[in-house]
Amino acid sequence: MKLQLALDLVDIPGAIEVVKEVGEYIDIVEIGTPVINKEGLAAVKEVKAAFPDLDVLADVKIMDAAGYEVGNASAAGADIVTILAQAEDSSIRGAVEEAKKLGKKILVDMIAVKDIKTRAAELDQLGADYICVHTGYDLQAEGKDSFEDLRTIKSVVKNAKTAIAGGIKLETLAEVIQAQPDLVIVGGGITSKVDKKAAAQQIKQMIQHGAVV
Ligand SMILES: O=C([C@H](O)CO)[C@H](O)[C@H](O)COP(=O)(O)O
Repeated sequence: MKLQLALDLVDIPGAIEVVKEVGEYIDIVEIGTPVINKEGLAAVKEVKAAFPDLDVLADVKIMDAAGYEVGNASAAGADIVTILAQAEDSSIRGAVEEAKKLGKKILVDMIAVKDIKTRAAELDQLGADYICVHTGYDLQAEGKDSFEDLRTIKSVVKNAKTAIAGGIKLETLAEVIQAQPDLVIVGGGITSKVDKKAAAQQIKQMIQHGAVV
């Protein structure tokens, strides 16, 4: 089980500062959609240049022109690129094909998908590297989470790795770990803390030990 740090509410220097602080405890750093919308793919480029040994995920949430978008994010230095599960199958195929060609990975984000089970099985067949259940900020505000959705996709996904994102914090991590995703994505659960390093360390230890430490 790997840990991905999501950076959403920072600028480029802010992103680099946080990774300097917690980098030793994370496996993947996500340049979040709000950062890319604000700063462009330069954010991916600069973070990858600063931390060449860390895998960088570009959360571009592709919906169309998938091969082209994957190419751009990859050229900026992304190792993993996101596409929305609601995109056309041909877009998913295009993203997967381009990523394979470039030696990159595709994470498909299930945000706002209603029939999680059917779509996850389809995405698995389409060759997604990761399938990620995700409660976005707007539903988190309504008290929702994706724990049940994770169990659902795990029951149908055979080839892809599974991931979970959205409001995960120390207090809810044990339930996430119990469901055994391959990748746990944490943003605010680390970045909102005064002592980010301690939070990341504790989360990493729990993930490594598979339980509360
Ligand atoms: O993808 C995300 C969200 O849609 C904003 O772009 C976040 O990176 C994801 O939800 C993880 O962040 P937290 O919810 O703060 O853990």
